[in-house]
Amino acid sequence: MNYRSLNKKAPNSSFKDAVIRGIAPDKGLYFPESITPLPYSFFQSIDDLSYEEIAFEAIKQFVSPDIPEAVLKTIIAETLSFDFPVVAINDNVSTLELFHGPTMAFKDVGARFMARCLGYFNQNNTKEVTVLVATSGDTGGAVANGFLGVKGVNVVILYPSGKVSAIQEKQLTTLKQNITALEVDGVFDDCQDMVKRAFLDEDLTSKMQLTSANSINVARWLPQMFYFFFAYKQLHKTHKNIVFSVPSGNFGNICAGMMAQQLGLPIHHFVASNNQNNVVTEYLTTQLYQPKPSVQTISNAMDVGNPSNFIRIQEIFKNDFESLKSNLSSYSFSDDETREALKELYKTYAYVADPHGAVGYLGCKAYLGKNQDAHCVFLETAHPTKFLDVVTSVITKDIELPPQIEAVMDQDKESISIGSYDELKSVLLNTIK
Ligand SMILES: Cc1ncc(COP(=O)(O)O)c(C=O)c1O
Ligand SMILES: N[C@@H](CCOP(=O)(O)O)C(=O)O
Repeated sequence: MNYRSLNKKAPNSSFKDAVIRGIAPDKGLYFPESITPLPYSFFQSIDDLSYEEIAFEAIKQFVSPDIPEAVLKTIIAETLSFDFPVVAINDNVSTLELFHGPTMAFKDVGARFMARCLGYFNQNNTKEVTVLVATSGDTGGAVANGFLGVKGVNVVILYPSGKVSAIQEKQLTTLKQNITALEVDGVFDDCQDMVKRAFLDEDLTSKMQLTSANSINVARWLPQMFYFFFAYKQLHKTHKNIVFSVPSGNFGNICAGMMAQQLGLPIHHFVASNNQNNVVTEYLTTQLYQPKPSVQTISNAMDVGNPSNFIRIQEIFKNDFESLKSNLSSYSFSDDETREALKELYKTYAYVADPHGAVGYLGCKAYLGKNQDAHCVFLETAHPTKFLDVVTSVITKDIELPPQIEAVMDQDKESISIGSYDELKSVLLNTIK
């Protein structure tokens, strides 16, 4: 598969080049040149297919021929070594739990998949690759874990100081080895802007191979399609008109769901559930796309003021507003509403959600309030213990720490504080051996 830049001013790239570059030379996001829907027989036999087989069929066309089929099967088997259960909340609402991986956030799948692709491409290469990542909370930990010890790869993570949860900070600052954490005096969007600026800085790119492990990288983004197939497999015999409510920040996850729909997965509708960072909710009302500085919320991983992947969503719907609107609804919720939803899920359904999942639940309720004949699945994108203070204060009950979280609790944080792009640049130049 070749990839084209959505800025239309760069040559097309192979999957391998798109992964190694992260972003096209014209600063555009890469997008597949074509999308071939899966055959009818695939959906007919989905009940007989394992998750690994489903994932293989879904992603094969996007990585071929750069990753041979046998290698792809191994990468998928190693990536999907945990479960993705759908849990019923009530007759009309379920949740798809995406937090059973090593860092207990949905980013684990994309990070592990990408790390293995890069490891494969880099196996005979003597030149080191530096993976730059901006995180509002979860990507950093998942990428740190996924790339830890990968030969020939250095990871540099930028996170907004004081704006990630205590456990998220531990996950991204304590692994050391080939992982460096940079604590940025700013918000997530400042981190993301610095990363994008570094890709265009010839002073850096002439001396080092930089790539991104945010969802702008196709190898991080596309594996997120798998979730929607896994939920469909679990639900399609008992429910029709399946709607996904996706707690959204950078819009990579929901956009991956839309790619699954392009492959023929019968998804009835999408709901982009937002906190107060509601650029897309407003766009669907006003048709004006107006990025704005992000505001801090209790669902901090979604504190994004200029979602990178929105341009890919527009591409999928051929920049046709009406066609997008018929497939996507969006709602935005306050922190107070999110706390109420956490409480309701716990008190009424004995379900302990995290603040991001709670926003997704609210999205389901808002959608079902106007469309009764549907079954809404909200994605539970992180484990509640990652947001221990918020969750325990709302449900007024202690929750047990899973081993993945226990393991980082007593580790010492190691980070470098930076306040400007020039400081990032000097850290990066210092990593050159
Ligand atoms: C827990 C959690 N929920 C939701 C999101 C939003 O996902 P996306 O950026 O793909 O929209 C993130 C971060 O990306 C996250 O970490
Ligand atoms: N919410 C993310 C922000 C970056 O999103 P990504 O999917 O583009 O990596 C985070 O938790 O860091």
